[in-house]
Amino acid sequence: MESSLELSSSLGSVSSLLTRCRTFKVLVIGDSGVGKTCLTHRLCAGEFPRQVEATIGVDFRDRSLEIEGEKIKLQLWDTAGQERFRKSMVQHYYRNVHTVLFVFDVTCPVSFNGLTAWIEECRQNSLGHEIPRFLIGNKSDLRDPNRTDKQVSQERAMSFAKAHGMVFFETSAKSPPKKHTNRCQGDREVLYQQDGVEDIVTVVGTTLKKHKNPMMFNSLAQSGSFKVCRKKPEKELWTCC
Ligand SMILES: Nc1nc2c(ncn2[C@@H]2O[C@H](COP(=O)(O)OP(=O)(O)OP(=O)(O)O)[C@@H](O)[C@H]2O)c(=O)[nH]1
Repeated sequence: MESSLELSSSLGSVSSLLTRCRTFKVLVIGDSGVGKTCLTHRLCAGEFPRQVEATIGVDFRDRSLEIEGEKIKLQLWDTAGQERFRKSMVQHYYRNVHTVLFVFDVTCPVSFNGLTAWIEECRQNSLGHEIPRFLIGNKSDLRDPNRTDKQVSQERAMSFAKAHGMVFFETSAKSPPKKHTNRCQGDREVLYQQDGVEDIVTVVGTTLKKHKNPMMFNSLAQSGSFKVCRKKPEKELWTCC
């Protein structure tokens, strides 16, 4: 007969199974100064940080959310944009990544041109094409309709995203815009795509939830915890939300 201790241990296992959620590793890359830290801060803490310093190596931030009744966690890896602060660590960034956010500054064409180097880094680190990729044009609050030559047009960014199989967003970590706003460009009104950071979180979360991540539960036993086995180990993390 099962003792009350064993019974409560089994119940604990079942309840931990119910409260555990899948964790997805989200790699955030892009040139230094494009706003990766501010954006991940906004995505996870809901606010724009007052002071930021150049990231050294990597900073981690978590964001839990519920998609169609399932709790998931996004573990954002805010990586250094400066080469000297990332050199020796790059291969760790790419290990077991579930998705990549490529960030550029819409008011800095150099950061947009730099995207090809980031794509190349992904290739060199064997990031498969099955890994979903997102392109985020940040600092939309700084767009000046009268200085379009100094900015990256949405058409250009969209066609780049399409060519590289990415989903495109334009946003501001500082003052998240409402979706689609009209702006004057010269004497004509143009409809701009403007995404709130919450839209980005939802689309990334939904994509990851639906993405094929084959796994199976192995056993509920083993000292009040359970084991999850996957065909490719370590790819999917399970934690308590
Ligand atoms: N106006 C405006 N400024 C922003 C926005 N996002 C970031 N910034 C500013 O841009 C500067 C750089 O931001 P960070 O988040 O540190 O940039 P980063 O990409 O993380 O830089 P590294 O850590 O060096 O890779 C800071 O002064 C931020 O305040 C934004 O959406 N709008």
